[in-house]
This record gives sequence, structure tokens and C-alpha cells, in this order.
Amino acid sequence: MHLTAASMQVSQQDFEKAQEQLKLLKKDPGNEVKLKLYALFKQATEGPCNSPKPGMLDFVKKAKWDAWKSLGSLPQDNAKQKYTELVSGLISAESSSQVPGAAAEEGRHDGYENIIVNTQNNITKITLNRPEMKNAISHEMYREIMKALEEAAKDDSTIVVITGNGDYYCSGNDLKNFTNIPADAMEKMAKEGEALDFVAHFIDFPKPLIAVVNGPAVGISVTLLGLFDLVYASDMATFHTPFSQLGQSPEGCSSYLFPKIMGAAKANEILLFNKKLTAAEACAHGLVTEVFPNRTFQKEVWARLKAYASLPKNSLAISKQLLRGVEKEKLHAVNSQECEVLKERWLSDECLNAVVAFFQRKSKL
Ligand SMILES: CCCCCC/C=C/C(=O)SCCNC(=O)CCNC(=O)[C@H](O)C(C)(C)COP(=O)(O)OP(=O)(O)OC[C@H]1O[C@@H](n2cnc3c(N)ncnc32)[C@H](O)[C@@H]1OP(=O)(O)O
Repeated sequence: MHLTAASMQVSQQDFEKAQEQLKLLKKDPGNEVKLKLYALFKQATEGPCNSPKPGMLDFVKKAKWDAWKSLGSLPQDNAKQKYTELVSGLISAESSSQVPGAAAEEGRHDGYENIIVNTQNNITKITLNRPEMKNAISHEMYREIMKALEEAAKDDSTIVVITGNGDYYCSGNDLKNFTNIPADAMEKMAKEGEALDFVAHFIDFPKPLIAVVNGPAVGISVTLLGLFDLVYASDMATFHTPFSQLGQSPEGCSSYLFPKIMGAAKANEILLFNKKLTAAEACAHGLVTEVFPNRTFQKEVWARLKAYASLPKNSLAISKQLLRGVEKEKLHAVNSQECEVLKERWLSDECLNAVVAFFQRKSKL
């Protein structure tokens, strides 16, 4: 690739170094980020997109073209700067969001396979730990999260944090949950009260519960955010609830909380029409408390959480109960109704076909 710019905020050398660093990334950054990188690189090296729009059915080329076109007239030097920042963000996220695999990690709780739980500095951290599956939540993982929440409710911690290991926060329900049990998978899912019980753990959780959303969030990991007390997000996080695409319906009390938080018009766009939000949009609509640059995300968020965790524990828990108490009964009723509808959805052809289509998808970016 030939680069031409001479006077740029980011030197040619830094830009080229970023391209090299990108190759060293151990983790696949994911399509969303790949598109952003592609667009910024093209803008930085060729300027605004003037190439003809690819045909509607050429999905990959069209996605790339859209991403590049969306940068409009962003100057080349700005694109170069953003590209370099994005790469360094990915590198630092890789080194800081990788949870040390060592069982020797201080305060680590034993007995979990799919999550890592540790308590330190008055904070119990629950890390979703299936990075190769984008932290999709399997049956076993649902059970582990419930167990971890039950233990965290009783332990010495003042606040409890949920985050993800790797580039994703969580890709939602593991769609293999529908396929692992032969033949009667959907029926079994529908009969088990797992979803109801899982969401109830969040409604009833007695301490401040904070989501540290390190990357994209999908499905139930988004809807549940309405039940958290704080949501901090990296600027690389996105929020997507593709329920109608999947022949499913909203859960996690989102059918009640999302319109309340962001107004009916926006909630409809998100929950009915699969509109994916950027972190900045989710923050503007009240789902996210604050967004941080990915480069400094872990450092800034954990410094803040440590300060919060030194506040008086009982006062925090009592105040949370006051805030939540008025709505608890309503939230359980909403959860119950959402799960009833979901059970029917899981038995529908629309849902079955969507799950089959996911596992049959061929073309990836
Ligand atoms: C108690 C039950 C309560 C249930 C409540 C109802 C909950 C509803 C929901 O959560 S609906 C949302 C369900 N989630 C999805 O639809 C997301 C599906 N995944 C994807 O669309 C993509 O994987 C992606 C956009 C998250 C990431 O794309 P990409 O960056 O291209 O990565 P890969 O697709 O290659 O993913 C890597 C690897 O992970 C597997 N995987 C990712 N997410 C899921 C998932 N949710 N279920 C199952 N498997 C998932 C993916 O298949 C790849 O595996 P492979 O390499 O192909 O073996």
C-alpha cells in the first residue's frame, strides 16, 4: 500500500507501525471492528469513497463500501489518526482484557468452567469467559452466573461487576442451546424455567451491580442492562437485540424497562426492528451510564470502581433496595410474561428456521 500524506498529526511511521501491530493481534477483532479498520484505512490512504456502489446482493463488498462511504469527507490525516488509535486500542484491550488464566489470581473463586469469579478490593468481578464463542451463554454458563450472583450477594464485596473476556462483552444466548439436545431441544428449552429464574436473579440482586461492557453485546446481554445499576462501556461496544430476526421476543424486562429508559419510539426501533446502537447512542438514550475510549477503558473504569467500592457497603445496599423496591413486583410480573411469550416463540418455525440459518451461514467477512 502506498501512502502519500506528508504533514499529519500521526506520523507515517506510526501509521505503518499500526498496520504491523494489527497483524500481531492474537484475537480476531470481529466484523464490526474489521469494517471500521477497513474504512479508516481506505479513507487515510485514498481519501473519501468515490467508487461505485456494489450491488445489493454483494453483501461483503456493500458492507465495506457503506463503512467507507459513512466517513464522508473526513480528512485523510484524521482517518490516519483514528486508524492508529483504533489499532492501539485493540492492542491494549488484548493485553488488559485478557484475564490471566492462572488459577493463582488473587481472590479467585473455584468451581466455575465458563466464568471467572474473583473478589478483590471489595469488588466481586464475574467475567464471562468463553472468548472463542464471543462469550455466548450456554446452559451451564447460565447456571454458573446464577450461582456466582447468589454467592456474591452474600460475600464481603460492596459492589459486583460483570464483564467479558476478549473482544466481546457477550453474544447473548448460545444458539447451540437449541441444538445440543437432540430432537426435542426447543421443547426442553421452553419447559425449563431457566430464563425466568436467570432474569429473576438480576431483579433481586441486593448490591450495586455494574456492567463493564468491554465490546459488542447481543441479545440477553443487552436487555439485562436495564436491570444493572451502572453500565460503563468501551467506545468499541455495540448493543444489538436481533429478536425479530431470530423469530424471538424481548426478555430481561426490556419490554418494560427500555421504553421507560429511552422512550417508546427508540425502544421500538431497537426491540422490534433490530436497530444496533453504538456505545455513544446507547449512552445518549440512557442505557449506558458513560462511554470511555477503548484505549483507556479498563484503567479509567477500574479506578472509578475501586473508589465506589470503598463507600459504605450497607448504605449502598439499602439505597439500591429503595430504588429497586418500588418496581420489584412489576419487574417479576414482566419477566414472567416475557418468558411465557418466549417459550411459545422457541417452539415456532420462525425461531427454528433462524437458528438453523445461523449455523448454516456460509459467507463471513
Ligand atoms: C435461559 C435461556 C434464556 C434465553 C433468553 C433469550 C435470549 C436471547 C438472545 O440472546 S438472542 C441473541 C442470540 N445471539 C445471536 O444471535 C448472536 C449470534 N452470533 C453472531 O451473530 C455472530 O457470531 C457475532 C456477530 C456475535 C460475531 O460474529 P463474528 O465476529 O463473525 O464471529 P463468529 O461468528 O465467527 O463467532 C465466533 C464463534 O462463536 C460462535 N458464536 C458466537 N456467538 C454465538 C451464539 N450466540 N451462539 C452460538 N455460537 C456463537 C460462532 O458460531 C463462531 O463459532 P465457530 O467458529 O463457527 O465454531
